Amino acid sequence: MENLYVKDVSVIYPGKTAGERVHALNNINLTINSGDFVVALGASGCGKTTLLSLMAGFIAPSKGEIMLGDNKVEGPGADRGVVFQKHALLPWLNVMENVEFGLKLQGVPKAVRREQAAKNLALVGLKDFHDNMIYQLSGGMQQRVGIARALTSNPAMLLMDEPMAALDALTRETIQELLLDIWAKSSTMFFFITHSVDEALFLANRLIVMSPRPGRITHTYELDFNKRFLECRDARAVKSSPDFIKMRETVLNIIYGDERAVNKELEVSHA
Ligand SMILES: Nc1ncnc2c1ncn2[C@@H]1O[C@H](COP(=O)(O)OP(=O)(O)OP(=O)(O)O)[C@@H](O)[C@H]1O
Repeated sequence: MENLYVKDVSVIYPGKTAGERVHALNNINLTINSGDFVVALGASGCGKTTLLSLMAGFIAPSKGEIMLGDNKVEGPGADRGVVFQKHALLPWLNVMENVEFGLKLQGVPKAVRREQAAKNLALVGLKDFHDNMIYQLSGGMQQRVGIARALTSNPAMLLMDEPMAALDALTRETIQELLLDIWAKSSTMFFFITHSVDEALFLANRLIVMSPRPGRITHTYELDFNKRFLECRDARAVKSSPDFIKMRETVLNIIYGDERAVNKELEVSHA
C-alpha cells in the first residue's frame, strides 16, 4: 500500500478586495502512512477543508506537491474516496445503485460491481436495504451509504470532511465505532476533519491540530484511544478515562486560544 505525502504545500486564495490574498495554508508537511487514521482539528478557517481538497485533487497547491506513492496528485481519482457532511447521494437511484455508481462510471462489469457494493453495504450494516430509495433512509443510514460508496472503489485513502456533523449524538457514536471497525480490517488511510475534540481523540491514531492565519499544523499527537476501544468495545470507558479527559483539555486550550486571537483581530479590524 502507498503512503500519502504533503510536501511543503502552501495555498493562497484571492481575497475579497483587489490585491488581497488569503494564506489558507502555509508550508504544510504531512506524511500519512498506510493504516493511519489521521484527524485534523482546529479553529474555523485554519485550512482543514483546503488540506482535504488538495489530497482529493479538487484544488492544486500554490506551492509544493502532494504525492500518493510515486504519483503526483493532479486531480480526483478512484484511489481516493471522499465522504462529505452532506453525503451527495443521488436521490433518483436506490441504495445499491448509489454505491456501485463509481464503479459503473469506470466501466466495471455489473456482476463484479454488484458484488463489491454488496460487500460494503454489509460492512456498514445495510445488507437488507439494497432496493430502498435514499429518501426512505434516516440521516445516519444515508451517511452509511456514503461510506459504503466511498469504500467501493477500494481506495488507498478515505477522505472525510465532517461526515457526522449533521447526525444526532447517538448515531454519531455508532458511526464512529463503525469507522474504527472498518479501519481495523483494512490498510486504507483515513483523513478525517471534525470540530468535535472528543470525536478526534476517539478516532485518531495521529491528531493534527491546525491554527489559522496562516493555516498551519501547530501540534501533532500520537494517540491510542481507538485501539483501546477496539480491545475493550466500551466507548464510554475510553472517553471517560483520565488521560482522555486530560488530552481533551490540552487540545481545547489550544483551539480556544486560537479562536480568541481571531475574534480579537476581528474586533480590532471592525473598530
Ligand atoms: N475558494 C476560496 N476563495 C477564497 N478564500 C477561501 C476559499 N476557500 C477557503 N478560503 C479561505 O481560506 C481559509 C481556510 O478555509 P478552509 O475552509 O480550508 O478552513 P477550515 O479550517 O476548513 O474552516 P471551517 O472549520 O470553518 O470549515 C479561510 O480563511 C477561508 O475563508
